[in-house]
Amino acid sequence: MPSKPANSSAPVLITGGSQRLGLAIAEDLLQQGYSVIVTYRSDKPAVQALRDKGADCIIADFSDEQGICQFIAYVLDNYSALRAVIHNASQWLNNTALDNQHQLMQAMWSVHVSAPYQLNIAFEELLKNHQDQQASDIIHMTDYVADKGSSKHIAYAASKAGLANLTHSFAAKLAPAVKVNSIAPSLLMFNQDDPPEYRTKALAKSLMALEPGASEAVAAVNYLLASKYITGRTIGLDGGRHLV
Ligand SMILES: NC(=O)C1=CN([C@@H]2O[C@H](COP(=O)(O)OP(=O)(O)OC[C@H]3O[C@@H](n4cnc5c(N)ncnc54)[C@H](OP(=O)(O)O)[C@@H]3O)[C@@H](O)[C@H]2O)C=CC1
Ligand SMILES: Nc1nc2c(c(=O)[nH]1)N=C([C@H](O)[C@@H](O)CO)CN2
Repeated sequence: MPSKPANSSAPVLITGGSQRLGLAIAEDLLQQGYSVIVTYRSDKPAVQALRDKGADCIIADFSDEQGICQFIAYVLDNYSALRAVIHNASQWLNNTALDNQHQLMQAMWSVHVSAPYQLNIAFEELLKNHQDQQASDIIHMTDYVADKGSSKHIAYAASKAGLANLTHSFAAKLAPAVKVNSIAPSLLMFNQDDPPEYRTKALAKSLMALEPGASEAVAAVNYLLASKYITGRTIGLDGGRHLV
């Protein structure tokens, strides 16, 4: 059996933990003995399975200020410490996902920048209350396109760049009690409806030319949680895409 992490009573908060990468991270941390809080918008069997394993699963929509504030209030009312906050919640909207471009940019900014910013500010003391030898962690799930841009997902990429910038600011503000880092994936998991021609083109964008799956993100999260030193940095999970 894995040894329980030190002070496992202070939970790890994962936003958007009901599927794919967030779900895999939540399941792995529960298996290691961490306490886990996840947010979700739509209930699914996977969420019930997390509840059955002891996770605190909270409905939260970060599309607007009310949803963000309601979630912050719940955490502050029910928890006194946090081991880590993993900002994973995200929508991958392309340029034509909404007719109204202002609403598209607002939606991307709200979930990828405003929510992480407000949660980091609100939870600073909880992260510092994590009484352990080791610093607490904030992890921002950004994207390879935060640096490179994306012609088809312009607002999405810009908002991920905003999230990546939060890493620098909060790393400087919260050290040494809290480490703040980004994980910047490129292709890790296809979506079920991705057609074969899209998959072929996406695989060709990286040197490794493969879909590695959620395990890459799980491994990167565990590396950051175990580190005593890395902060203000980005771990790129992109198969060498920058060299193609
Ligand atoms: N998968 C990949 O290959 C890549 C992923 N990434 C990044 O990694 C992270 C995880 O990716 P992936 O697992 O594919 O993510 P998903 O697209 O599966 O979305 C993750 C979760 O975010 C939640 N979510 C979406 N919008 C909101 C919102 N407005 N408020 C609250 N929650 C919301 C959803 O909850 P619900 O389902 O309950 O609605 C969903 O379960 C994301 O930040 C993504 O941008 C980056 C590059 C590649
Ligand atoms: N919230 C999401 N963000 C991203 C996803 C996703 O499924 N949900 N997928 C990608 C792609 O895998 C891209 O990296 C390669 O085509 C990007 N972001």
